[in-house]
Amino acid sequence: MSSSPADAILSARGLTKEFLGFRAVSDVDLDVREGTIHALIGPNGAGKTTVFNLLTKFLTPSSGTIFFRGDDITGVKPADVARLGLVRSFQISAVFPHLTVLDNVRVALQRKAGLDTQFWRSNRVLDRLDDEANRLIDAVGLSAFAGHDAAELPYGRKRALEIATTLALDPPVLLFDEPMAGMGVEDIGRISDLIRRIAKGRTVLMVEHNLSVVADLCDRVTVLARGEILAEGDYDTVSSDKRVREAYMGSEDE
Ligand SMILES: Nc1ncnc2c1ncn2[C@@H]1O[C@H](COP(=O)(O)OP(=O)(O)OP(=O)(O)O)[C@@H](O)[C@H]1O
Repeated sequence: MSSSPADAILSARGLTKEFLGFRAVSDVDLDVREGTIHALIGPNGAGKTTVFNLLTKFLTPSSGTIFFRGDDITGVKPADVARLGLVRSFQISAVFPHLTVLDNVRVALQRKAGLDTQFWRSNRVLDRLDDEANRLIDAVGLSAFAGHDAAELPYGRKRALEIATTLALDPPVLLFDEPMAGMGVEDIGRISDLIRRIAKGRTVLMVEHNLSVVADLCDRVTVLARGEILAEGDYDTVSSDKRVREAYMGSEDE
């Protein structure tokens, strides 16, 4: 078993997941280095989402070990993993549609501060939350929408709100499952810029189908095919790898 590099913040060794005897993920060794934007790519059915769900503890591995900052977190529950600082950006359903953008971010900040369980809150504490909420809303480019209900936002702006509510937790490691899914070109550009900005001082792992986004954003790319790692390196290295090209072409033919 290979040891992790010293700057690996999230690692997996021998990660395997079987569904009723079908090996969706097979013996994956992965190191996400601190401060990088790392992509998991691969053709349909390659096992990307399964690896993502294993790393964020939404699925239990059949075998293998997951390390966060060198500690074995394989048996840790998702909520506790999030508390450690490994936070998955939730799907749009996690945003409250009938609350305003400001209130959505405020709720996320209250959760982080543990204030949602307190009956009494001083105005001073709430004011401080408002300042922080407005700062986050500004950071994701939603200042003009602060008073709008989340339900009224166009799709790309909803994803920006979702990122703001994730950032409210101030996580050192952010995980995105297909952040660009369903977006038009303009939104893709905006969300790419946003991810690049928020990745400063953090580590980002994303599953992404859009290869030009991966080429543009990611420092390191792991290519999965049939549940196994096929190639790893920077985008230019993996995209010129013959086996990677074949894997993608094979899936297009299907
Ligand atoms: N809960 C499950 N039960 C049975 N099989 C599953 C389950 N989840 C995933 N699989 C299978 O595991 C394989 C990998 O699926 P996964 O969703 O991880 O791939 P992916 O690379 O994310 O694919 P896509 O790009 O299409 O989203 C697929 O063959 C899928 O059908």
